[in-house]
Amino acid sequence: MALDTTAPVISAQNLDLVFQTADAPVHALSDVSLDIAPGEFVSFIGPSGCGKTTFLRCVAGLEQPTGGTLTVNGMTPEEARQARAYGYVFQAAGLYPWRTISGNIKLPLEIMGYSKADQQARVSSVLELVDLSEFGAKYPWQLSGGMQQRASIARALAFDADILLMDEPFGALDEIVRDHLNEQLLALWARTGKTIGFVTHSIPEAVYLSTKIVVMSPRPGRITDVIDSPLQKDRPLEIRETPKFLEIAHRVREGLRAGHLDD
Ligand SMILES: Nc1ncnc2c1ncn2[C@@H]1O[C@H](COP(=O)(O)OP(=O)(O)OP(=O)(O)O)[C@@H](O)[C@H]1O
Repeated sequence: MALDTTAPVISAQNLDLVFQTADAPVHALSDVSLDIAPGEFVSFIGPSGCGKTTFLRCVAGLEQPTGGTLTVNGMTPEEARQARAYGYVFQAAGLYPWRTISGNIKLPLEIMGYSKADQQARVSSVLELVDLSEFGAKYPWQLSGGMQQRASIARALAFDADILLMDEPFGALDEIVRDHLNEQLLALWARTGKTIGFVTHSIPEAVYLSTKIVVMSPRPGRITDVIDSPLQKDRPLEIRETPKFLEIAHRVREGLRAGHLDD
């Protein structure tokens, strides 16, 4: 059977999620519909509490929507999780301090019972992808914050899943380091052709990285705008000064403002 390379990798239709809490129910996602095509870089931006993380966790099969449908690689999120369809990068690098960088990347592979040779080959290849080949034997505390975050990206890449889910991975880093990591992430995306879902609070970061920007607003968490970026795939950092870039950034800002006006 020929593989359908145009079918959405992630498809959400009228997704709803209500958390039952001790006080009132929280409507974290309301009527969220979104298709993500293979190889897209999709950013989710919106104020705190608008459901960005919740949406990513639904895709990862870590939260159960209370309504609507969601497929990942044509499967249920639970099936996709079992098939290791994605790697997940969290806001904090979350590396074990008692393991070396290689040891941290290897851990999930050890748990899944990969052979020693396969573990080693995968570790070398992902360390190279994030430009940390020289640092496999170091411990996390010996690396800068930006390098630790790259190591956690390497760990998420270790299974070579087609989808990378990233929840504000660079939020805690200073702007210069963040710029550098943004450039590196775009290069990695171009080289690997992965589909990326990326949560951020930063308008420039969303516009610089994405082929599609999803603007969300809270109470209830919903999509208020979806912007397909007209920017070329090859993006030097200086593109952020161009009128086209600023125009998209303006539209994102307007979308965020409109969401706030509903408060
Ligand atoms: N397990 C849970 N139980 C109850 N409420 C929850 C749970 N997880 C999230 N929420 C609520 O759902 C809403 C959406 O949360 P979510 O973390 O997805 O927002 P977010 O847009 O990622 O926010 P931030 O930018 O602060 O990370 C919030 O009001 C949050 O308090």
